[in-house]
Amino acid sequence: MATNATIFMTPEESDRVQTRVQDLIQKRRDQKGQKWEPCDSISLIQEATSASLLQDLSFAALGLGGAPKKSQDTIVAYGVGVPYLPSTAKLQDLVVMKLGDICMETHHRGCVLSLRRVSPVVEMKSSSWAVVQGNLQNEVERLEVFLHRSQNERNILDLGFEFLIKEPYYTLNNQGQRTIRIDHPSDIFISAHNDDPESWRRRDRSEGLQKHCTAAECKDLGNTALYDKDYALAQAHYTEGLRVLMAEGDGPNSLKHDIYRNRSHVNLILERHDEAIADALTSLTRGEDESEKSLDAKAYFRAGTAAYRLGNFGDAKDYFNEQLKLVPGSRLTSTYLEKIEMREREMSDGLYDFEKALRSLPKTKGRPDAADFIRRTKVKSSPVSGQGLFAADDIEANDVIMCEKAFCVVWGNEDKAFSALTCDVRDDAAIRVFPAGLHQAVVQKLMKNPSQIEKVLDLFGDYEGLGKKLHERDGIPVVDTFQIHDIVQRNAFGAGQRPEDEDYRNASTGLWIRASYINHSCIGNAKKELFGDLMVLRATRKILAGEEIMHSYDETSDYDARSKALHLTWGFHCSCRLCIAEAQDSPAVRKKRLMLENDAKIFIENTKATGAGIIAVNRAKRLRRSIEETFNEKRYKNLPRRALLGIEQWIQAAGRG
Ligand SMILES: C[S@@+](CC[C@H](N)C(=O)[O-])C[C@H]1O[C@@H](n2cnc3c(N)ncnc32)[C@H](O)[C@@H]1O
Repeated sequence: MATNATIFMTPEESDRVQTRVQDLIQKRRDQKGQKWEPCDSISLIQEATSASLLQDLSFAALGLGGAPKKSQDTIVAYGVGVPYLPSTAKLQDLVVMKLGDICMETHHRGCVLSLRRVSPVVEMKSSSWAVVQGNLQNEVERLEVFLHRSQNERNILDLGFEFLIKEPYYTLNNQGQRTIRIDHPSDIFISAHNDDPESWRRRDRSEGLQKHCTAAECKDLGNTALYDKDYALAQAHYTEGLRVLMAEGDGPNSLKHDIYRNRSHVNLILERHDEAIADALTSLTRGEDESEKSLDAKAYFRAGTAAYRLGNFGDAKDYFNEQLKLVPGSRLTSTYLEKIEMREREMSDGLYDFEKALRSLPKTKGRPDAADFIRRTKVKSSPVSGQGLFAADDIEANDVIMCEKAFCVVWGNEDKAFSALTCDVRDDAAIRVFPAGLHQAVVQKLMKNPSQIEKVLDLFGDYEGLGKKLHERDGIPVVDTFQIHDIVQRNAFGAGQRPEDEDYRNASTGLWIRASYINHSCIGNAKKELFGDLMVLRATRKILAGEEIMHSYDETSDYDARSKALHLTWGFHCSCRLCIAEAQDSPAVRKKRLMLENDAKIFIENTKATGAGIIAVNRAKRLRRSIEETFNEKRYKNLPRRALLGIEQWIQAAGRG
């Protein structure tokens, strides 16, 4: 991930992280196959209760809402690089197992575990946990959801009361405690939802079972949750209502249409755009009386809005026009249709109002309303590496090559933003600063919108997981979070306007799908600029049709630092002409150049260029000459001399070039 991910760790600190991660892996190996042992249920429940109480008290004292507070001076560290596949089995094909039968460090393939939560939920920075009970009262265990704990914006453990765990994995958590661990969101199913925050206190399993509701009752429960703005619960109740209708042989059509239409509304709020469209279309009554027409118009409006938010402007236009045929005259819909015309112009001609996009940033939370302009580019196999982005026609210097909205962006000032130190055991325990908040947000978006999954899976990543095709089981997409981790690691970019000013613990980061195909060159032909999350890529020189478009992932002028960063973050050694030339400089020359460049930096910081006197200008020129002397004329012919950039700009600004 190219962001200002510099972190200063002493060798002792990084050794400590690496040793901890490797020790934990060893401990897991040593305990492999060990049988589950009963633990003291009362003290485990007490541990969870007091941890959650402490957490509530500290939020209350600080006047904070439910989310875990960002620590001012710590960063979460965890190991990566031991991936396992999510379950792709159907629930009905799995054999029910008992909690007492689970074994350490084992993925219980072919099995499903039914658990009831018997403690409050403890939210930690990168995971949530609660105590769960099997079929017997004294059989309790820790259940931990790592990183991807949010379901429709609610903590899944909190939203649920009873759970089904597909092919459960019993292991040690990052603190070395035994736990049933969930990494993939599709491995955990809520089998009873939690209407009552205190439901976990009920000791008797039969008490926990949810009352069997009719579809009409589910609809009412959904409406109540919607009124209370508990959208995740409303979505769950409507879904249950539809399940009951289906199981009981379809029921009255009007009830079915109502539930679908209501769920479409909730889905729109939850940004579950795929289902919002499908629900809206299924809810259509196609009736002829005025009230039916009005309900259908509402449904078309919801479908149009969801399609617009997915960037499917053609579909959105069709749905809005259908709406206007049924009930003409909606101002909001006409505004949407005007916006669609603008989006179509952006897509076909690259005609953007960048000033307007900039002005809209506070209102749009850094996500201006805009379409992608990508038709001057093609994705195909690259001689540099894997796939690359190529010019589809001749592009003049400074022309826009493409504009693209982020698939997902997390701004540093948003609650979602957080970085973690990851220690990758596949890669010599390499420590990286990883945008864990972006990883969570991408997984969330994919879980909510399966239509978007394959374009993300097509991006480059080291671990292949389940491959590049979408898998769906039991009505939900199966997203391999380890695969998405690797895709984010190799394709995300820092998104701050001035990344150097950002705190690395919650840096702004984003994933742009089309731009992810651009390979790196230190002497590329393109440069990116951001208007919020709208990326504008311009040609830095004339690019001919068929030429590969490349930009620099890392602008560091020092060759050694740049090569190291490119290798650590992106996993390759650059062999562009500049790197070849710099690699031929002796280490002594490279060191001297770096020292002189630093001298120049200090000089620039301390000396104003405007109105500079002759002594300062002469000092600047001497520095320039000394840096110039470190470049071999022949070898550096037509190559940029980055170390000279700062001092040359200063001399120009002083007007003494
Ligand atoms: C953002 S992706 C670029 C597109 C990628 N080539 C693909 O197949 O999708 C970044 C990855 O591409 C590869 N890559 C990019 N530039 C490269 C270069 N100059 N030399 C070798 N590999 C490069 C590295 O594996 C890197 O992690």
